Amino acid sequence: MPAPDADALQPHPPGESPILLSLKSISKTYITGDVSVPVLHHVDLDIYDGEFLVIVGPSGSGKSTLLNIVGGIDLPTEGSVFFQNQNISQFNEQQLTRYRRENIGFVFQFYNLVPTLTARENVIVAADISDSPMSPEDALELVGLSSRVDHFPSQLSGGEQQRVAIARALVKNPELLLCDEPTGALDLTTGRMILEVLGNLNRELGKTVVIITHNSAIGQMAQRIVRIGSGTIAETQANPHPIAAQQVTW
Ligand SMILES: Nc1ncnc2c1ncn2[C@@H]1O[C@H](COP(=O)(O)OP(=O)(O)OP(=O)(O)O)[C@@H](O)[C@H]1O
Repeated sequence: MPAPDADALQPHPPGESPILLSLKSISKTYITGDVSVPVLHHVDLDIYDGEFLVIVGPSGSGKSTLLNIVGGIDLPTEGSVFFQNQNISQFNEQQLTRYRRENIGFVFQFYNLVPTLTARENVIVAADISDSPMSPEDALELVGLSSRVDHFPSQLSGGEQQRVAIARALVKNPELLLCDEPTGALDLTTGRMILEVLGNLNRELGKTVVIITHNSAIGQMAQRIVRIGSGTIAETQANPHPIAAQQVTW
């Protein structure tokens, strides 16, 4: 039997942790003029507090749409979204803004940093709109960027910029980190570093991490993998033996 890897995430059997967020029969149809595009079809999904979940699916399968609904960026056409037992699908714009601000940290493929602000200032902007932020310096230290806080995005590598983006998501102290192709613009080595940072935030701070990706290899480090295809959940798989981020390969 292989020796347990100290850096691997420990499995979180669903059912042992409380449900943080629940999608109940979610459907989404985009309507533009006379054209309607049905994207999600009666999706049910529970996200458990403190888990590391990877949602995998091909391009166009509805992953970003799903993530946007979980993150309160968009509303479902049908169905309900419960976050800690509050039905956020009935929230108005103001309530959704508050929900996102207090509970969700977003990490995207292209880091979306403000180019004229340093790493520290990019993180401070997010801290300033939060009710209970951690210190920007602590957030940057947690992603291993203490020595680069006064650098501008153009002076940082892609992986470093993504770490600033993670610190910016983290500084608000959110329950849930939602990551849309966080390694999509990075090479394998740098991508692994980013996965390692996300794994550490899950393991050490107990943050719930959800990654959506077309790269099924990332599922190897998850505690649970959800496969989405054509707007429905094709398979949900527990991963009893997650591997360390540094061993993930693609
Ligand atoms: N605002 C919109 N209006 C109309 N159609 C949309 C809109 N947003 C997404 N779609 C369509 O919904 C489908 C699913 O898109 P989505 O971005 O959720 O998929 P995805 O799995 O994240 O894809 P990718 O991996 O390529 O980002 C696609 O066919 C897309 O064209």
